[in-house]
Amino acid sequence: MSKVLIIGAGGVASVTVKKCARLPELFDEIYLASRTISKCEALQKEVGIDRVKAVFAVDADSAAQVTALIQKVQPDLVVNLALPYQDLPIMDACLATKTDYLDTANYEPKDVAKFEYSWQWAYQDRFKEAGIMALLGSGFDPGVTNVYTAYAAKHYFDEIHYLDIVDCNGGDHGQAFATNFNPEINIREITQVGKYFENGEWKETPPLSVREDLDYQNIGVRASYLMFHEELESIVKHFPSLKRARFWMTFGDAYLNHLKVLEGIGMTSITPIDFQGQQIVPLEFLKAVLPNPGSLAQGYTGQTCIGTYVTGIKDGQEKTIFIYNNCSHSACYEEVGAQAVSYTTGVPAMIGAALMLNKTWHKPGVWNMEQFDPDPFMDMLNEHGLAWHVIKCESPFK
Ligand SMILES: NC(=O)c1ccc[n+]([C@@H]2O[C@H](COP(=O)([O-])OP(=O)(O)OC[C@H]3O[C@@H](n4cnc5c(N)ncnc54)[C@H](O)[C@@H]3O)[C@@H](O)[C@H]2O)c1
Ligand SMILES: N[C@@H](CCCCN[C@@H](CCC(=O)O)C(=O)O)C(=O)O
Repeated sequence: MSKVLIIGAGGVASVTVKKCARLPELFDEIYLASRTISKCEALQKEVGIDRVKAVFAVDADSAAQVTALIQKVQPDLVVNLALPYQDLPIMDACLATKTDYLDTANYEPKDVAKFEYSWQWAYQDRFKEAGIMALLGSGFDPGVTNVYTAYAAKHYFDEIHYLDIVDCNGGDHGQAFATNFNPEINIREITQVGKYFENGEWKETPPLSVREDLDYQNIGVRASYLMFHEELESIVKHFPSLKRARFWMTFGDAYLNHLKVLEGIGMTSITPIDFQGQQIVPLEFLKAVLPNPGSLAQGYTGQTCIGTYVTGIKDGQEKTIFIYNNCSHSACYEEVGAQAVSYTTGVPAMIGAALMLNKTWHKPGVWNMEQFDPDPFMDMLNEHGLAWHVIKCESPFK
């Protein structure tokens, strides 16, 4: 018997709730909370009130509000699918109530576009002492890409040396410009300075200035740009044999042109400005005028390909493998009414929660995904809609 409290009711949460609701033996009571209660009510109605027991309004920026809610619901696990800004208050509330915690994105302060694990890793001793667990980054990237890396290291190599994570959305939603998950978080992420790890140090590149044209399975060749992505930080820590680790994401010319104009005119800035006597943050305003990512799902064609190239040594020989998933936007829409970016994040959140609740992945402390045995997670990916493939190949990078 287990109870889960899911915080957030956006695109990702909608997928996670629907997937959890199909596994009553693991998630027999689901509770939903978000800032806007009407979104929780709509999701509860869609899923069925027998599965989502109750909904609540909560401001998860307030640890006190989340603590009071956890005390009321008494869940075994809190799944944080709100925004990265809420990670620390929710972790504080989990500590205060001795409740397990899971999220899909690492903490970033609202007023500085910077994400790193230091803030959440700082909870390690307190979580251990309280006998509770936090699982960080149980989405696709971070999340599945960390598990792919651990799986490659466990089953294919004696030592891993080079890692390239690639994220391609080869879909078409028909809009001039839209992001596939929370626009504010997404745009903060992709406009940052690029960063990769090489020979023991982090190297920086101007934003989206390094490009490779990569051939993606069942999609074709797409321009891919080097970016910093949060899983690089934990993976290089937990696999010290890595000589280099990089992350690449595809962007079309139309997307980049829109982004350039928006940046050029200051619309992606997070510095508040005075607008008719009111302080507004341009990026928050931009979010308000862009399409809601959830609304892109209907009619979305094409698919994603996200995967991990790993090069290393096995029995004295160097080799490269690619582990990847293809996810079709229309298949996700048919199954759960979502697009593939929400789906590829929402399913791994459900899987991480399931493995914590059935104690397959459970130990007190604060952990990243690659620190657990990857096999049960990889099995569940195949069972729950994110089938993966492994191919032996040449490294596609120059
Ligand atoms: N790891 C991955 O692969 C990956 C990929 C995409 C998104 N994500 C993460 O998933 C999370 C959810 O993304 P999404 O696209 O569903 O976003 P969304 O904007 O659609 O949904 C966020 C939800 O959080 C709620 N929320 C915001 N502030 C809140 C507060 N103070 N208190 C309570 N609720 C609050 C919103 O009302 C909304 O329901 C984000 O953290 C995002 O960074 C991870
Ligand atoms: N899994 C990704 C999701 C974002 C996909 C971003 N790619 C852009 C490309 C858009 C385009 O080129 O038209 C997208 O919004 O899909 C993550 O972790 O951040």
